[in-house]
Amino acid sequence: MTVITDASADRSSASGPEADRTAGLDATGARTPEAAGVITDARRRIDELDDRIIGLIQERMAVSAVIQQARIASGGRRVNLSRENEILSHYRDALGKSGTTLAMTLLELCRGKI
Ligand SMILES: O=C(O)C(=O)C[C@]1(C(=O)O)C=C[C@@H](O)C=C1
Repeated sequence: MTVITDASADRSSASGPEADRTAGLDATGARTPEAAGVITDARRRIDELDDRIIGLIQERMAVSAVIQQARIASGGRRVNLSRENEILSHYRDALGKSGTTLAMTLLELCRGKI
């Protein structure tokens, strides 16, 4: 494992990419090439997961729109609060308090602000 020495870290007082390189810093914030490799690989996986999550959210929005349109066309309301409470509980049970926040954001994306 390569460890960045104090002597090289001291050069980080300069600025710019060259200073970062000589200080052993890169966009990952790692202090060793090994750690930088782990972080770069893991970030690639996160980017792929985020793309899939975004795609799933877009799919959810489309399905939600079908439900809302059917309900409104039948004379009902856009929003169904008892169903929303089920969804909020589902996310809270799975992810905790922040899960509720996430579900609220998803619902807002799907049916707009209420
Ligand atoms: O399940 C419904 O009845 C929907 O309209 C879908 C949905 C949702 O996106 O999950 C959207 C609006 C409602 O207030 C409740 C839930």
